Amino acid sequence: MPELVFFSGTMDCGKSTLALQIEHNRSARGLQGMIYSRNDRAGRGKLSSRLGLVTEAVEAADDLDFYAHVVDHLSSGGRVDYIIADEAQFLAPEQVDQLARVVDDLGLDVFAFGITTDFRSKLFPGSQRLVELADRIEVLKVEALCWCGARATHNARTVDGRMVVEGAQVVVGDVRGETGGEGAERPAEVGYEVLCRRHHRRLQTAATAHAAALSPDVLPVDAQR
Ligand SMILES: Nc1ncnc2c1ncn2[C@@H]1O[C@H](COP(=O)(O)OP(=O)(O)O)[C@@H](O)[C@H]1O
Ligand SMILES: Cc1cn([C@H]2C[C@H](O)[C@@H](COP(=O)(O)O)O2)c(=O)[nH]c1=O
Repeated sequence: MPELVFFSGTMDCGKSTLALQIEHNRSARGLQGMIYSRNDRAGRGKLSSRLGLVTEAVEAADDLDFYAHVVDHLSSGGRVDYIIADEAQFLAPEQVDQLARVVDDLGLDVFAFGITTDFRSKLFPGSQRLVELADRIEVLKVEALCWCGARATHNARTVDGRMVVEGAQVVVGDVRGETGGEGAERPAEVGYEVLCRRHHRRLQTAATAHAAALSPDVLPVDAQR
């Protein structure tokens, strides 16, 4: 039976890598996928992984009708055996409905990849619709870790390492391996950091935890967890 599968997890847990692996394994067996992405960090019409792999993709802009696009392709003699849709959190709910129609009416597997919640722990509309419609939800097994070592379950948006809770839902960006120190002479840098729920709730990023640990006025970080 064809399925709509939602592969979900935090940022940086390997979703795009898995999308590229699924594509690789199927194309190695002669199958042809239609690859979609939206707002990939590598640019329009790309699906990229932090491991360095990148492939061409159809940019799933607001006005893209997935069902019509696949039907057009098939009608003009093209072949499609399965669909991959990365950064699916950015899709409109109607576009997720179109993906479900591709499964039900065209009999194709659809593999969608995306983060479930935004920097405020609120569902993205596209992810919400995927949770509502998917035949299967797969939470990725390569866990990203919070700075405290616990499993990261939440995405934080940071400005120079400090977590922010105000702003637009969509701001394309990356997780940072390191953060700029306070007082650095450069524009504020927006990034993301994955955290466990406890530290997301406390707005405690690696940078602020580090600063607190260095202050003689506070308890050691371990005692605050
Ligand atoms: N230099 C590296 N060596 C090994 N693995 C890496 C390296 N850089 C990134 N990764 C792996 O890639 C994952 C991120 O993959 P990616 O597909 O870009 O994530 P997502 O799409 O979920 O944001 C990291 O969690 C890590 O497992
Ligand atoms: C939490 C959050 C993330 N985003 C953006 C940042 C990235 O461009 C993508 C996630 O990409 P990844 O491959 O899963 O790392 O989403 C956003 O726009 N708003 C948010 O709240």
